[in-house]
Amino acid sequence: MAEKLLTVRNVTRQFGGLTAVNDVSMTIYDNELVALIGPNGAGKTTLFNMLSGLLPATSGTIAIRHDGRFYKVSGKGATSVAQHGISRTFQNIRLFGDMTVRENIMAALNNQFKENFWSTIFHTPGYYRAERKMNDEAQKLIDRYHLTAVADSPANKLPYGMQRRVEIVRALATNPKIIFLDEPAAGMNPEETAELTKMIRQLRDENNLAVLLIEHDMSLVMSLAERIYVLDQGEVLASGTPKEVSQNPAVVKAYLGGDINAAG
Ligand SMILES: Nc1ncnc2c1ncn2[C@@H]1O[C@H](COP(=O)(O)OP(=O)(O)OP(=O)(O)O)[C@@H](O)[C@H]1O
Repeated sequence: MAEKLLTVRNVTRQFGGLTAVNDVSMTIYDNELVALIGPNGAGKTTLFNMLSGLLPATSGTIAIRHDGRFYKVSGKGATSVAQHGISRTFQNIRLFGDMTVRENIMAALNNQFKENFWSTIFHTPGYYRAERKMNDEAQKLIDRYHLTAVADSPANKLPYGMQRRVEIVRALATNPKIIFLDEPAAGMNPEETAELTKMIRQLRDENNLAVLLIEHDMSLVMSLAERIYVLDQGEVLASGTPKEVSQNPAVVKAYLGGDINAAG
């Protein structure tokens, strides 16, 4: 039985009088591929922002297991939660546009490999060792995720689908235990979406990490996710395997009584 990695207990977030997330509890286990779905305005992004430390919860607890202990996440800030193994991408791509793909990846690796202040100032042997290790690691990621042809191009010159892949690899470079992907297939054509699906599966299989993704593309969700949480009006409406969720009457109703596979 896999161990609990991320626990969300009775989490609520209010904005003034509006309750965007209402008493949500969920658990993500090591190495799972989980999707968070729901109609527009259901509270998915708000929950993601709390899970990734960007937004404090009004009440409730979010905790991540790291080296055998659980650490509170809510409102701690992205840098702090990154140290406990959480990484994410955004709905609107946030790459360093003028920097190359390699430089974007190196910037993320820097957190992992950075030497202490004095070794950086005096360029000690340790500094050069860390530099070499960082270069090697960046090259490995570039090769493994098929970015060789674009490695030295500025990120903002790449096609949209490729930028999304680079953002995911950059998130991976912080060596996380869980990656949150916020609508990774948004704006992609079917071919790019198929490539992305393969990439996410590879990411999970090769790196011993869990993936939680928000996605409106139901064919991607149904083919990729092992478990799904459905949010509606800030609350967990259902959770289970793709089959269980797609046959749940409350879920079908929330998607306007239509076919969940056709929901957008
Ligand atoms: N910073 C904020 N201030 C006030 N209200 C907010 C804020 N952020 C989100 N909301 C509100 O909270 C509710 C949930 O929004 P959220 O963006 O989390 O939903 P979502 O499920 O991600 O929607 P979508 O699928 O459209 O991205 C909405 O009613 C939204 O207007």
